[in-house]
Amino acid sequence: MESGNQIVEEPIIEVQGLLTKFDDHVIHENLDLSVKRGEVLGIVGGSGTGKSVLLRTILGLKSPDGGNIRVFGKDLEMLPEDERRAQERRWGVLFQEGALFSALTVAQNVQVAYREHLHMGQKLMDELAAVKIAMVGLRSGAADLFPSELSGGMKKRAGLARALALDPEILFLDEPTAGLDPIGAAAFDELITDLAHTLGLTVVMVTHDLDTLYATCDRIAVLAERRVILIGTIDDMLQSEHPWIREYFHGPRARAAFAGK
Ligand SMILES: Nc1ncnc2c1ncn2[C@@H]1O[C@H](COP(=O)(O)OP(=O)(O)OP(=O)(O)O)[C@@H](O)[C@H]1O
Repeated sequence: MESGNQIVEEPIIEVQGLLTKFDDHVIHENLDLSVKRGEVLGIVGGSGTGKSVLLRTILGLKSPDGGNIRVFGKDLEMLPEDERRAQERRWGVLFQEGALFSALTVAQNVQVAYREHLHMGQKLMDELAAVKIAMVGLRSGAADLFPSELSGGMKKRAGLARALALDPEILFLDEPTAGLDPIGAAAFDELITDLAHTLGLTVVMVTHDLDTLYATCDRIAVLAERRVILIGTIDDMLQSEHPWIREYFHGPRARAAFAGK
C-alpha cells in the first residue's frame, strides 16, 4: 500500500497556478500540485483531463501558459541550457510502451543516456547497463535483445532500466501497467515499490490502474475541472463526496481491487 520510503515534507516538485492550453482549449487552470521527496504519487482523472499533458509540462516538454513549476527548487523555464540539462539528468521517464529505440539492443538503449550525458569507455557503459538491467529483473541475456524480441512486460522493464540509467532522484511513469496482463502488472507494481524503497526515489505516475494505486502509492492526486481537486491517501479518496471520486473509488472495479487488501 505504501512505498515505505522516508518521505520529506519539503516539496521536490511544486506546481503553482498552472495554466496550460492548446489554442483556445484550456487544459489546466489554476492547478496546484506539490510532490514530497520520497513519496510515490499517483495521478488519476477521467480521460482527457490532462494527466499526460501535466507530466509533459513538468518535464519541460511543453511550456506553461501561466503559473510556474519548480523541480528541485528551480523553475526549468528560467534556467540556462546547461543547467536545464543538468536538471533533466536528475529524473528518469518511462513513457507508455517503454519508448525504446527499435534499432538498438536493450543494453544500447540504456547506454544512450551515458553517451549523451557522460564520457566513459564502452566497458564501463556495458557494466553499468548490466547493473540496471539486473535491477529491473531482466536476465542478463536480455541485454543483447532488440525491442522486437521482447514481450510487453520485458519492454516495460527495459524502458525502466533506461529511465534509471543516470540514477535519477525522480521517476516519472505514464501508465506503467497499461497493456500488461494482471500477473505482469502486479509484478511491475512490486518492482516499482521495491525500487522506490531501495533507491529512495520519488515516483510520479499517471495511472488508470486501481490495483497499482493500492499497491504502490502513498498519495493520489485527482485531476478534474482543470485542476487537482483532491490530493491525499486512499482513505481520503474513500471519504470524498465528489461524484467522480466516489464513482472511481467506490465503483465495482475499485471494490474488486480493494478485496483482500
Ligand atoms: N499536442 C496537442 N495538441 C492539441 N491538443 C492536445 C495535445 N496534447 C493533448 N491535447 C489535448 O489535451 C487534453 C488532455 O490530454 P491528455 O493526453 O493529457 O489527457 P489524459 O488525461 O492523459 O487522458 P487519457 O487518460 O485518455 O490518456 C485532451 O483533450 C487532448 O486532446
